[in-house]
Amino acid sequence: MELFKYMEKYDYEQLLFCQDKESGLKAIIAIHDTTLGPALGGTRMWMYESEEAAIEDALRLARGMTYKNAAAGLNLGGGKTVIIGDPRKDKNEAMFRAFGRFIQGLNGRYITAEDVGTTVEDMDIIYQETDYVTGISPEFGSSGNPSPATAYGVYRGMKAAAKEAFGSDSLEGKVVAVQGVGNVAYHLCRHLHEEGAQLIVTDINKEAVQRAVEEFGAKAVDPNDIYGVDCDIFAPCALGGIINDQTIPQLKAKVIAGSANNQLKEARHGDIIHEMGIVYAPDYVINAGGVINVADELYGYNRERAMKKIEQIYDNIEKVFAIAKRDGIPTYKAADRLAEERIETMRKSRSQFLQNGHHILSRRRGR
Ligand SMILES: NC(=O)c1ccc[n+]([C@@H]2O[C@H](COP(=O)([O-])OP(=O)(O)OC[C@H]3O[C@@H](n4cnc5c(N)ncnc54)[C@H](O)[C@@H]3O)[C@@H](O)[C@H]2O)c1
Ligand SMILES: CC(C)C[C@H](N)C(=O)O
Repeated sequence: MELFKYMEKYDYEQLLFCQDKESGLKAIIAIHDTTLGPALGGTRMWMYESEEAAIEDALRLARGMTYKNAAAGLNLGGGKTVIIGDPRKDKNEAMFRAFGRFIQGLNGRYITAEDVGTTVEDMDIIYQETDYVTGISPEFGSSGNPSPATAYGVYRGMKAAAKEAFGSDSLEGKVVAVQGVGNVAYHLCRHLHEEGAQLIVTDINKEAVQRAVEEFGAKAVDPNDIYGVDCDIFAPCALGGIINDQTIPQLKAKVIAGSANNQLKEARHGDIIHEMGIVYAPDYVINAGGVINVADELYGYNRERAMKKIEQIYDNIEKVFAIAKRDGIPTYKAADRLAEERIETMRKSRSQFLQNGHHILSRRRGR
């Protein structure tokens, strides 16, 4: 990969490689764009096949956070970290302390939180070394695990998508096929069950499936069968890239609305499902509940205020549908337009010089 060429193509600001021999830390921090504010994005820990795969993931995810934060109306830019390693075996206290010091060195340009492979406990360790971490334990006055907030946002966005597809936002009696019933989808299933939706679930983790069957009366299917089940809504809540040439012909759902990041394998798959008349709630708009929740910590966490903002994911999804209709484009492109328009407007209005600009983080320090 020609790094500078790639960074130039998608307009990345910064890429950092962090190494600590004692603890085994190998981290890559990617900062995509800080026009709207400091870059906020989680830390993923994963066993990457190669360093190149890790770099690519960090870059791709960081850019996703720029769009997610912009579309959610947050005054935050986009960044992400990947730590190379097995989250079940390679974690240690020194590793997250060393990582925290690297973040502190960025002096607020990047703020972290949880992502796949990292937990509230890891964030608490990072917090020993830096202020620039969110999603830490409620005992520190923080918001804790972002997954329930993400699930609530997905539930709200799914209702908006149902309204678009079926003329009513009620999910009562709707059949929802959920791929992966992990941290986010467990809470999503609870909301759906409470509203009277019928659930079909799958997961490679049998215990997770069993819990959904017992608690929510879900029907279980094998992982490969989830795409083709008879359902109204498909909710991808496990992996990226699952809307692709192999899965699209199997889909029976009228709506795709789930928490997974980067659901479209390639942009053209967004065009194909649009032509098929499937209502797609773009991933980074519908799954922004977690980042909205942790971002509220920067103002001194207030759960009620955060939940109100997460509820608005319904309106954000409606805005995307409206742009798609206005411009005659698929919803994934409409979401990009929503984010890009906001970033561009703010970029232009920032041209005026200010000696000591007021900043989201100055509020946090003063609290
Ligand atoms: N946690 C959050 O707040 C948050 C926020 C935004 C986006 N997301 C995205 O949502 C998705 C789920 O996040 P999570 O925190 O619930 O993760 P998780 O790891 O708790 O849950 C994912 C589940 O998917 C299952 N799974 C993995 N491969 C599968 C396969 N091939 N078929 C079926 N199931 C499979 C796993 O066993 C696991 O139970 C991820 O893509 C994540 O990036 C999460
Ligand atoms: C900041 C975190 C809560 C971000 C979350 N992992 C996401 O992908 O949105």
